[in-house]
Amino acid sequence: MSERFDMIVLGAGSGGLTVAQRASRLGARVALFDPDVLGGTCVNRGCVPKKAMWFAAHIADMHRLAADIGFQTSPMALDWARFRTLRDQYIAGIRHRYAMRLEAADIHVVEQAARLVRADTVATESGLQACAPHIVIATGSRPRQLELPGFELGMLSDDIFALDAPPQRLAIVGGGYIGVEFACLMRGLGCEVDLLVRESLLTDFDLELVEALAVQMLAHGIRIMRNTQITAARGQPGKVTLEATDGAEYGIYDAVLWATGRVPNSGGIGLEELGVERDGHGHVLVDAFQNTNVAGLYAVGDVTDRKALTPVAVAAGRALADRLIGGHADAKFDDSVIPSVVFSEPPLGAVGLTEQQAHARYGDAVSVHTGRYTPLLWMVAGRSEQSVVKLVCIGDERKVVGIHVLGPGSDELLQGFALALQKGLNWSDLKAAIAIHPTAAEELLLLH
Ligand SMILES: Cc1cc2nc3c(=O)[nH]c(=O)nc-3n(C[C@H](O)[C@H](O)[C@H](O)COP(=O)(O)OP(=O)(O)OC[C@H]3O[C@@H](n4cnc5c(N)ncnc54)[C@H](O)[C@@H]3O)c2cc1C
Ligand SMILES: NC(=O)c1ccc[n+]([C@@H]2O[C@H](COP(=O)([O-])OP(=O)(O)OC[C@H]3O[C@@H](n4cnc5c(N)ncnc54)[C@H](O)[C@@H]3O)[C@@H](O)[C@H]2O)c1
Repeated sequence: MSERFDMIVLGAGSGGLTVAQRASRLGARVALFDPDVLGGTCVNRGCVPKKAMWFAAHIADMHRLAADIGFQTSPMALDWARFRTLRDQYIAGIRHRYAMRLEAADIHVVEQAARLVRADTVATESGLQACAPHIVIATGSRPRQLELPGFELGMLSDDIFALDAPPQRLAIVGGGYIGVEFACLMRGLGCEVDLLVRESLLTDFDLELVEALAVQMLAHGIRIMRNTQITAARGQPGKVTLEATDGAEYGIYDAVLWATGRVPNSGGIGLEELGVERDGHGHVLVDAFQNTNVAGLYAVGDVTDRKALTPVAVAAGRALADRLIGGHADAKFDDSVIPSVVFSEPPLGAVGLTEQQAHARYGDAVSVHTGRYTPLLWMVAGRSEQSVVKLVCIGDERKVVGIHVLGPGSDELLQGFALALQKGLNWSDLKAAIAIHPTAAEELLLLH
């Protein structure tokens, strides 16, 4: 006998928690299944512990800057165990607050994996069954595992948060968000880092800013090997050598991080049997309203083919609950403008089209305004690395279709500019605005 609900949600990560809580607030009786801890990737194995580590690395970098500008500093060593405890306590606190909120909302939480047995019914291995007219797949994604000899000698991003101590020599394979972020932050924490990249870095970002970031990473002592396809790892844990297609060998490393993308958790949960359409990578295909091709089944977050970012999963979940339970038939989220930041050192932020994408789409109508500057504090400290800001515009009115920022503060300053771009922004609006001086943000207003 199945227990009946108004909505069932598979997955208590960013997307699943949002849709479940919002649907409940709007009056639905909701069941939420997840075999793992509450919060999913972002809270437990992603954004949150990563950002805490980024802050620690940033503090270490500021300490080096402090010495450069005249502070009497003594060597500063991170008590890794204490830092890990504090970070993990913070995360446990987030999970605790989620649990309290779910309980207060009377959401029926089942700490088990579920699979679809019919379009309106899910079941667990232990034999529990539940049914609802609306079932939301929010099962997220997991790190991609490569089929190459010795893969098990390396770790995945899930594992890096559990390290007892930072390795002295670390290889990172992959040049996407995770590869670049961990290269920078582990270097900041004192590791020797080699970044081995199949093609080039951050291929979705503006080439000019990525190259400027690469210059700074090199200046910080990160070795970047491009066009390097790793074919095998050998040795033993703590002593690993990597082999590449051209016969070159890299190492010996104390640790290897495979950061080669993520795959959706869409297998083995009954989707094939029900005929739910997926793309070649396994992402569940959804329309603008998060509907799958099967009535009553929806998907949000990393398990879909949308951009794999927490705010995207959250926005999708919110809109879906508003539509299914809140009665807003047109509710969907606008995914045309999605800002994002790579938490590198310094951070790299982007919203809208890159120069390359704009040229491909608008040809000669594109104009680009780029500024390079050395941040004030770096100048004082005698550093000469440059930050870069870029506006990508189209047409005679110079409508802004892309904003790209690299440098200290980029992570915080981008949000307001992204909102302006979303609302419709011309270059003349920026030129007419009064700047805040001296800041990094004003560089975007002062472009020629
Ligand atoms: C290292 C790292 C750093 C990141 N940093 C950022 C960042 O700075 N900013 C940002 O925006 N994004 C970041 N991301 C991406 C972000 O974490 C994801 O986009 C986001 O967590 C996706 O949320 P989700 O709800 O789709 O999936 P998840 O958070 O992965 O949640 C899915 C949940 O489903 C559960 N589940 C799986 N199978 C089943 C089943 N059969 N039944 C029930 N439950 C199931 C899982 O246990 C999991 O809890 C980062 C990711 C990583 C890995
Ligand atoms: N700051 C943030 O917002 C943030 C941070 C981390 C992750 N994320 C999200 O999580 C996603 C996953 O991050 P990621 O860095 O794992 O993926 P990614 O897609 O950003 O990068 C994957 C990298 O692995 C390489 N790669 C893929 N297959 C390979 C192979 N077989 N051999 C060698 N290299 C290979 C790719 O060329 C690429 O450089 C991101 O795309 C992003 O959406 C966001």
